[in-house]
Amino acid sequence: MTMIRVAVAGPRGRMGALAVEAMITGREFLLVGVLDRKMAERANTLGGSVPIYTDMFTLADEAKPDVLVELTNHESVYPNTRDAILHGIRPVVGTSGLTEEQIGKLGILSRKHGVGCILAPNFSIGAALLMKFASMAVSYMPDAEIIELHHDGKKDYPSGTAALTARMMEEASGDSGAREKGAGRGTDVSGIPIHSVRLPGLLSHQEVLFGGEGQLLTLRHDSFSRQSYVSGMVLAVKEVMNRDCLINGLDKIIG
Ligand SMILES: NC(=O)C1=CN([C@@H]2O[C@H](COP(=O)(O)OP(=O)(O)OC[C@H]3O[C@@H](n4cnc5c(N)ncnc54)[C@H](O)[C@@H]3O)[C@@H](O)[C@H]2O)C=CC1
Ligand SMILES: O=C(O)C1=N[C@H](C(=O)O)C[C@H](O)C1
Repeated sequence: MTMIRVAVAGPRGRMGALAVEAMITGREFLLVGVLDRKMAERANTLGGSVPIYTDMFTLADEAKPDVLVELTNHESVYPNTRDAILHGIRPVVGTSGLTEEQIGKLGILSRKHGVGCILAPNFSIGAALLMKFASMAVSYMPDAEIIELHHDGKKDYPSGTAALTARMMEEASGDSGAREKGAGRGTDVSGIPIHSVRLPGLLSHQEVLFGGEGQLLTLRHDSFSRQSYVSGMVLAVKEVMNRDCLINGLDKIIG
């Protein structure tokens, strides 16, 4: 069996540590390095002998990863993903916060170099299904708002999950920005207001509310544990090996 050579960016983070563990324990993967902001021992403990790199050039040159699992923050995600593609490393991006413009540029770069790239702001199957169901419902019930609720350690808003849900709903309805009733409340993405809650005790939760005359449809997904992300992450790392362009959303690869 040919193993997939994987590197993880952000290995000391909550998600990065989970990715390091998944890549070490998965029999199909060989964790060949981690990309950190600094040389820090904690990044090395799980594997014992996983090299730490602080720049993409040396990582690409010495560790020769096939795939980079990107789990840093909204500031680092774009340069890391761009540089990985330029080095022929396929990014699997779990980090949230890429702008539409950045996603567009990455799409062009990915196609130009024939290097697959999967953006999955949410690796959980339930969230992918929620996005699909919301895209179906919006054609029938166009008045919709999103509430995303997260732990108080989450720095960015709106969540990547909520932003992708809104964009998919816009794509499905072909109704760009037509829902002016929500203007000024929450963060507007594709004309859909997104309300962001950050509280201790929460992990990751999202509701999409559809209002109609005398009725309300609520679609809700809850992640109670970060284990909910592991199987989707593993799937994306395998699947990106078969791709030569950018895929935006786990829903596009779960069939
Ligand atoms: N796709 C998904 O299913 C999920 C995605 N996320 C997203 O993943 C990202 C990370 O989340 P957490 O792990 O909770 O955050 P965290 O704050 O615990 O970890 C981020 C780590 O990235 C490191 N980092 C920042 N810039 C870096 C760089 N240039 N190179 C290497 N490392 C760098 C930081 O030092 C930190 O250790 C966030 O954008 C979050 O929204 C979180 C949960 C699930
Ligand atoms: O920071 C988090 O925790 C999460 N971030 C992602 C997002 O922004 O959507 C995915 C999930 O919601 C957890």
